[in-house]
Amino acid sequence: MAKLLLVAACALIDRDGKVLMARRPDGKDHAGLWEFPGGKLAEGETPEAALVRELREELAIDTEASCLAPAAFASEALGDFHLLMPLFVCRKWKGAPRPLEGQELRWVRREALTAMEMPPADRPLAAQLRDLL
Ligand SMILES: Nc1nc2c([nH]c(=O)n2[C@@H]2O[C@H](COP(=O)(O)OP(=O)(O)OP(=O)(O)O)[C@@H](O)[C@H]2O)c(=O)[nH]1
Repeated sequence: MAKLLLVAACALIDRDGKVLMARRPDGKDHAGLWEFPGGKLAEGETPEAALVRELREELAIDTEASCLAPAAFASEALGDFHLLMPLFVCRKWKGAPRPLEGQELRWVRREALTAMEMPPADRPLAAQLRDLL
């Protein structure tokens, strides 16, 4: 059986209802595709703690677990692994997101979300998010 890969992802929503998407840099798997900021859970970490850490590392913003609302999840084969990825929505954070890891950032209107090129696991999430917002 494939090993579970736990990844926490976050839809940051601004005051205009736009969603922050990040483009994976060259050299990483899924390079060039648009994804939700986030990353793998470290050993013993909760999804919320992983996201608070990843958002600081990737975007230089600060948020906290109580600002992360569960919204949807993806369950999808990913190479030798099976990806299980909860998607949280966050509307409250400190700082302005900056691309600290060479990724391109874009604020996207909810109607435009599903037109972006995304990893397979993200496509149903984008549709759910569009209908949720
Ligand atoms: N962050 C994120 N990862 C996603 C999404 N969709 C998706 O398939 N993935 C996959 O989930 C995995 C997450 O790994 P990552 O590379 O972002 O995580 P990380 O920063 O902790 O890892 P690293 O230190 O190995 O670079 C990748 O294989 C990535 O392609 C998504 O929307 N957001």
